[in-house]
Amino acid sequence: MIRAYAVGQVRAAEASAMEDLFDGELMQRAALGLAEVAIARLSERAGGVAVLVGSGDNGGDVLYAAAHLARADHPVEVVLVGSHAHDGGVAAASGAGVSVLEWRGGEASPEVRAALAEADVVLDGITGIGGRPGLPEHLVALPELIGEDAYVIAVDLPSGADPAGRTWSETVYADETVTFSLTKPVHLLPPTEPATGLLTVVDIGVAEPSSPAVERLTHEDVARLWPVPGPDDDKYSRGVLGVVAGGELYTGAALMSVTAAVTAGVGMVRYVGPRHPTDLLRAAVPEAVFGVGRVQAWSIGSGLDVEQADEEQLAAARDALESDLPVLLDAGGLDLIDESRSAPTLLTPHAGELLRLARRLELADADDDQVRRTPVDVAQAVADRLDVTVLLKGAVTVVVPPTSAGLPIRSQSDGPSWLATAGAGDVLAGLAGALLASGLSPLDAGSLAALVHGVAADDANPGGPVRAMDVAHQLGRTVARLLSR
Ligand SMILES: NC(=O)C1=CN([C@@H]2O[C@H](COP(=O)(O)OP(=O)(O)OC[C@H]3O[C@@H](n4cnc5c(N)ncnc54)[C@H](OP(=O)(O)O)[C@@H]3O)[C@@H](O)[C@H]2O)[C@@H](O)CC1
Ligand SMILES: Nc1ncnc2c1ncn2[C@@H]1O[C@H](COP(=O)(O)OP(=O)(O)O)[C@@H](O)[C@H]1O
Repeated sequence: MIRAYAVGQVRAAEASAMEDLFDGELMQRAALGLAEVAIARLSERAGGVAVLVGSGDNGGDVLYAAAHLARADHPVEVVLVGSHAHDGGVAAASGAGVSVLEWRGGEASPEVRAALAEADVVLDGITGIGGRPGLPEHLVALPELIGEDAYVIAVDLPSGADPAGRTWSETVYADETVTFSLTKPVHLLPPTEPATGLLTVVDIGVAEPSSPAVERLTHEDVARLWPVPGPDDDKYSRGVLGVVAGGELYTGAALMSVTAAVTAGVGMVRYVGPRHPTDLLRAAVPEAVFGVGRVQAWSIGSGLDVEQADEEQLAAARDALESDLPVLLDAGGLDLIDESRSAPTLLTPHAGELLRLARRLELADADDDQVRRTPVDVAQAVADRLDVTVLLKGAVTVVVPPTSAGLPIRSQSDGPSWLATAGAGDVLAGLAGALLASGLSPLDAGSLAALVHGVAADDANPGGPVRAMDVAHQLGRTVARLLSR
């Protein structure tokens, strides 16, 4: 498990570590760790370094690192871009022979342009956890001034990114981010993770706080969470999933959800739907049974058009929502909820579906794409309003429990971009539903399903395109591989 801590927790943990250290010791450790990473990356490159320095302690880190690099015989140019700069850091860098340029406003000088265009490695120390989202006006053009082949190392976080990971903004895009002791939400959450690149955590001796704000499951967590049957189990004790998905129009959604649940090893699937998808399923998934009956959880809505759905199928969905059983709502099923339920509930919208739902609940402006700018905030607002867990799908999938649960957000980024293909969400709904039926909480079921779904997509055709049905067929083998680690 990777755990990330909110800015306030990080500051408190750093303050507590500093009580036992001499002044500036943490910054010296950070600078040395950063310099070591930069030197390792420089061993594969020609060697010129440009260092961007902001007003705060992040700028201090990078100035001391610049001094280390200069003493290791790397040509280093520092560019001060903030209203002021860390005095001790500037003195250390100058003392080590580093040339110091300034770009505090307006256009970059020819010297600054040359330093940025010619550098093989760029250290980005403009903002750290004290940064406001966005780059100041004079730095908006900065990313274009950095050479295309340069390796950009962000210090603590890519400058301009919201440290809380909540709001999208213009940022530096890093190939690698070197952070100190603690991972922060900016490194894991959807609007900011893409700017982080490879994440390297350098230990500077700051102890982990007790309750993380954000978590990420790793492959090692699968064996701990996956419901592995024992000798006393039977198909009912393992969990029966009811699937209300597909219709005369979207027959494939039913096939993909049910196939995924069966391949993921659920005890049994009961499918409820009209004639055409039922006939297809009878032929394609002989393990499934049909019609309403006793289940442990429901997966409702993939390929379901509530306006045109079969009446019996819709009645089964509404009964399920009124029951005290765990329910997953996907796609069209999201139209069926407007108040909280007493039982565990997991919603699995993609960005468009989340926006539609948030607007229906009057939690998002009609004419604004709040999901693109603040995806986690919108998911959180829906989770809180309906007292449900919201899994927002995307390249980074985030699973947001209601605030009242007091649980961390989970964020997964396991799938290749090839997974952005029709039907992949239907597979996820069957897989996550199977995990709910086995008794996992919405948070565990959603995050574990997102991990396995992403890994299976890669396993199904490493490095290449993948169709959703192949992901569904791959799930069993991927689970076996992850369990054997
Ligand atoms: N504490 C410790 O012990 C340790 C801390 N460590 C390091 O310190 C970092 C935190 O330092 P910090 O608190 O000084 O914040 P940080 O982000 O460097 O600067 C904030 C200043 O930047 C400015 N600014 C704000 N937004 C901006 C923007 N968008 N674009 C441009 N400028 C912007 C604004 O100043 P302004 O110029 O606007 O007055 C603000 O005052 C942390 O991330 C880690 O790297 C390590 O050494 C390990 C030990
Ligand atoms: N760029 C991407 N990289 C990795 N995974 C992605 C990307 N875009 C989407 N996905 C994943 O693909 C799936 C798409 O689901 P969804 O949009 O509901 O598709 P559908 O409705 O066609 O089944 C989700 O699991 C999502 O997380």
